[in-house]
Amino acid sequence: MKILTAAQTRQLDQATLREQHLLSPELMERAATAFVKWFSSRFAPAEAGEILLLCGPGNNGGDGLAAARLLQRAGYRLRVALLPTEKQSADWQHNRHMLPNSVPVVEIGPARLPKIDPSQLVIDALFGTGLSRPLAGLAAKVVQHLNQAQARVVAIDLPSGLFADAPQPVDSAVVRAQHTVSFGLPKLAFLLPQNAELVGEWQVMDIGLSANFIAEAVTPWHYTDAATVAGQLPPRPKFSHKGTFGHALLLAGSRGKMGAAVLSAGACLRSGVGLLTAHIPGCGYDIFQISQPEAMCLTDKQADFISELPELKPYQAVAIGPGLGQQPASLAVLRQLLKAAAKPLDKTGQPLPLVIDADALNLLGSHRALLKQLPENTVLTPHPKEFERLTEPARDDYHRLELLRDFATEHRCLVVLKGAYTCLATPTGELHFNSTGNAGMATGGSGDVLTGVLLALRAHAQLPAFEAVRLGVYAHGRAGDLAAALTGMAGLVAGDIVRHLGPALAEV
Ligand SMILES: NC(=O)C1=CN([C@@H]2O[C@H](COP(=O)(O)OP(=O)(O)OC[C@H]3O[C@@H](n4cnc5c(N)ncnc54)[C@H](O)[C@@H]3O)[C@@H](O)[C@H]2O)[C@@H](O)CC1
Ligand SMILES: Nc1ncnc2c1ncn2[C@@H]1O[C@H](COP(=O)(O)OP(=O)(O)O)[C@@H](O)[C@H]1O
Ligand SMILES: [K+]
Repeated sequence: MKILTAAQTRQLDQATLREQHLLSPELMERAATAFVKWFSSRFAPAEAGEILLLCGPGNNGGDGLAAARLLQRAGYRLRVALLPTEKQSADWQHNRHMLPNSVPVVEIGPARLPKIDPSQLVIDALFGTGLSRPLAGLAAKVVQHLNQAQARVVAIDLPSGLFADAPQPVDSAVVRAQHTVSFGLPKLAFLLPQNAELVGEWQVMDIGLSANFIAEAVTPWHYTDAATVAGQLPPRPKFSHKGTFGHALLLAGSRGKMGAAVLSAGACLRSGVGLLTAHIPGCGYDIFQISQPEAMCLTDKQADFISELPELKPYQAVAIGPGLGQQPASLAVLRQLLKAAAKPLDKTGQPLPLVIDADALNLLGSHRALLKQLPENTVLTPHPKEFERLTEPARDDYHRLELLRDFATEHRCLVVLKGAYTCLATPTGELHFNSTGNAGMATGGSGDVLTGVLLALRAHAQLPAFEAVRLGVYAHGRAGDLAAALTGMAGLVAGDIVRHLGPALAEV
């Protein structure tokens, strides 16, 4: 699924009108109908009480007026408060005329702010994607008044004052919504942590916007959902054998952090790899062999950390990092690995696929000259703090996306910036946000599990690098969702994600 800018969203609306021979009030009616469908599935008329609908001067306000009419017809009680302006949009005026007189309408003024109870449900239809500058004057005052009231707020399309695709100045007035009901495609703003308190829980409703326009629109932003990854995992042929699905090598673990190696290995095995060998420090031998009998195990001459790189010839992909520690000897192993992987090992001429995580990322961050040696399509899986060590502190989430894009294009690698909407950046500068996963996965070891999944999929001969990583990130989050459905979020541990990888991959 694509994510478009506010300007492209307006063009999409126009393209839809042309292509489907619609009048613009008809499209607005679709949007209002979709909104009311969502609203009535969440709040029964009795529960909603008297709704306050705040209405701006443009088409977002027009959506609000159309929704007011439909809500009243469905048995809701409501009053409408209009933000005064010199000029309202044509569709706004159409829907103002269509609103029955039985719906009370008042005009807001500097001394006439609507009364809002904390228990009240408020629908925010002040501004949507047409916002051209931060809110000021009366509009800002209304938003501050609403936020202070601490009422329950449902925003139409966007919380008013929020830009769909760009940051706004700190301290600008933006509605804090508990729910945002948007149309067509998700907005970039919904996916960034800094907007979480403003957007609340969000939902995108289908209003039949032009599929042709969307298909042709050029954008760096994408959203990976079930449809994106459907059918991407190649079927296992009847006569396949363990050599068919690749032999993966995992370099992980140190004294006190053998669990990271165990979790990564378990995830790799549960993600369809043919064979897995783990190279671990001597102290981990019993722990590893007992907990992962399906994996083979090489032990380092050092008891507590990794200091040797095994011969790489047998392997189709290598992961390094989970629980590694940052010993100078482990840094030397990372150096050797980058050098060896860059030389094509077989006749395809492709470098050996690498997945770099956790302490191996921290070592790269403190020895940045090594970044120049990353083989093309190397997968890096930093969380935001690890990413900062590789680059620089970001001013805000939008700046972090810029840094991410620049990093992936400069180093020609696939960077998985982990978070609630994990963002995969590609060497060509695309950003793919993941839709699966939940806050139960904010628990030690979840990232180690992801490394194992990506290792298995990078060892798979039939999966190109980008598709493998996008699929792995999706399946990891989906496994977390399946696990949380059983354990609840608080009770979820990383091992539960491993146990649900099978069903998650079977789904796609
Ligand atoms: N165009 C269409 O056909 C459709 C539009 N839809 C709705 O239309 C919305 C977009 O409508 P518009 O493009 O009219 O934009 P908005 O309604 O978001 O806002 C534009 C209006 O606000 C004014 N404005 C912008 N920034 C302001 C600021 N900082 N302070 C004060 N006034 C400001 C503009 O001058 C204009 O009058 C979407 O968010 C969505 O809710 C939906 O009805 C779907 C169909
Ligand atoms: N709130 C959340 N919603 C969705 N996924 C999450 C959330 N918090 C964490 N995750 C996922 O869990 C994993 C955590 O990785 P990481 O921070 O490296 O943890 P660790 O180092 O403990 O293994 C990432 O894949 C991340 O996307
Ligand atoms: K709004």
